[in-house]
Amino acid sequence: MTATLKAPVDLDVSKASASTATKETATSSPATIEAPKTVIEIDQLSFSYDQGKSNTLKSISLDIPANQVTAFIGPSGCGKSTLLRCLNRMNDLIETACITEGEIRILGHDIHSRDVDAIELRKHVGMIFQKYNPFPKSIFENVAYGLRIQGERRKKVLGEAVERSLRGAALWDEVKDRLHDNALGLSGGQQQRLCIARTIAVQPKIILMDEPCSALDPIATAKVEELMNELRKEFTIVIVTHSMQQASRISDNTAFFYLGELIEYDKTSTIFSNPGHSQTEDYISGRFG
Ligand SMILES: Nc1ncnc2c1ncn2[C@@H]1O[C@H](COP(=O)(O)OP(=O)(O)OP(=O)(O)O)[C@@H](O)[C@H]1O
Repeated sequence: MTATLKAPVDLDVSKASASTATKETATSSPATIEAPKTVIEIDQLSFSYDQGKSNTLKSISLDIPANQVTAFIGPSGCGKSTLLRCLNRMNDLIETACITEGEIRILGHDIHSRDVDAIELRKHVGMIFQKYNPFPKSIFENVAYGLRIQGERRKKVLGEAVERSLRGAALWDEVKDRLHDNALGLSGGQQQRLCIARTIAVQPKIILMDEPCSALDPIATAKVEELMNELRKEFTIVIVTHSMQQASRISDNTAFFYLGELIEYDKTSTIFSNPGHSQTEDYISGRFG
């Protein structure tokens, strides 16, 4: 029997530990707002695609705070998507892939511990892909899908959840009169927002986004970026992006990777105005990519 994520992994953000980054913030302004909490702790993580013969990720450590957008940037092949996919154990699907060192904790739980089921984990850690991938079903059924899988049958509950999720994905006004039309008839940008609605319908805590705008035009991109700004109030977002402009517009924190190593992790404003490493500076200024 497969054990599930213990005590629905008690994904109560308020119980998580204060992050390193936010401890600093709290020190500089002690009497103001409550410090954000760490939701994801990546601790000395090394990862291999070839049964440990070589490491694609090398001893990565970083804490990702709640209700913020954290961007992973770096040149092609540096391991951004690999790390993102480690966070909901998508790499488990690759037979020869393995963690060779370290661990990932989500709200204090080691996600590779025996009592954590990957399917259950992915309910809490949703994912949006570069290529939007709605099912060839109605708009309504796309959004209701995850809840139906979880056994929800009540029409009223499903209807309310679909409306709430479509509103959350800033799509309701555009589709409310055609909920039973095929989702594949929507524009690319609408399909991507539908995928976001489908993800948030099951109320994850974390949303991973792997270049969510790279297949979208500038107007659709702007809508998704605007949406991320809203979503961060409720969710913790981790995004992989190739676009420096996008990272600087939408993220609170940025991690720069190079050849499988984390070179620098800081507030986005610092990374883009005063990076601590010459490699970061060279990358963001376009000297290599
Ligand atoms: N399924 C896989 N099997 C084996 N190697 C892989 C697999 N996926 C990625 N890799 C390799 O791992 C390294 C990191 O790839 P990854 O896709 O994580 O990089 P990335 O920084 O996201 O790149 P990009 O920006 O081009 O998407 C690359 O050398 C890539 O070829």
